[in-house]
Amino acid sequence: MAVAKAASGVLLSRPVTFVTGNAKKLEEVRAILGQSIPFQSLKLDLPELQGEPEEISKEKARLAAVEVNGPVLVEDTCLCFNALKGLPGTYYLWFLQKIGHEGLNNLLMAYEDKSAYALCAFSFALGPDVEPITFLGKTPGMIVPARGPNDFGWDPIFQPDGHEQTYAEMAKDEKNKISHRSKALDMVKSHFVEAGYIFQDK
Ligand SMILES: O=c1[nH]c(=O)c2ncn([C@@H]3O[C@H](COP(=O)(O)OP(=O)(O)OP(=O)(O)O)[C@@H](O)[C@H]3O)c2[nH]1
Ligand SMILES: [Mg+2]
Repeated sequence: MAVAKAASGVLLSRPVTFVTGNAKKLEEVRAILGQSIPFQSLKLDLPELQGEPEEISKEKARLAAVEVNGPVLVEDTCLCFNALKGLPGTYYLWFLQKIGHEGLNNLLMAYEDKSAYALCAFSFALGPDVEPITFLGKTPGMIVPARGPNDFGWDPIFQPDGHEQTYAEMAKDEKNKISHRSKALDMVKSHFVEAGYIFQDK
């Protein structure tokens, strides 16, 4: 396994690999983590699993750790409509591909409640033989007709509570301050500090 106890912490003998097939996620994770957790990235399309976000994220980490044979970080994101009891949730990817932003708005036409939440589940595994730990970040908001640049999934139709702009209309660093992703990554960062991981040079 890729860890050894050092006098003042836990030495990771391999750098952490963030595994994702999504370039926009990678861009945000880079911007949010900065220098706090040194990591390398690996573009790998892991299977789109079914189930609850936490379980999907954990299973992604198990699969990724086997591929990488070292410490991995993965994430699974979902967008949940309260009127639809959390759907489309983890199935969002297919809903967007098939019916687009307008179709997603239309799904809520029969309901007064347009509230939703963005949920991000990061999982970290030290290696293939270690159970992953999961960190959940949630941002509440509402579903609106698309506004702003259309370069990241559902950003144009999600307006976080307390803000006049959709995620897509916000400056990137503004989104990164309040997003589901940054909330989950704050917990990842705290965990790394508490566990006392020491990184070897890449
Ligand atoms: O507007 C958005 N703002 C975000 O902040 C965000 N985060 C994820 N997504 C989209 O939600 C689906 C989740 O699926 P997902 O978590 O399985 O991602 P993915 O398959 O693209 O990558 P990965 O599984 O290789 O990491 C995919 O359509 C992602 O593009 C977002 N859209
Ligand atoms: Mg995926």
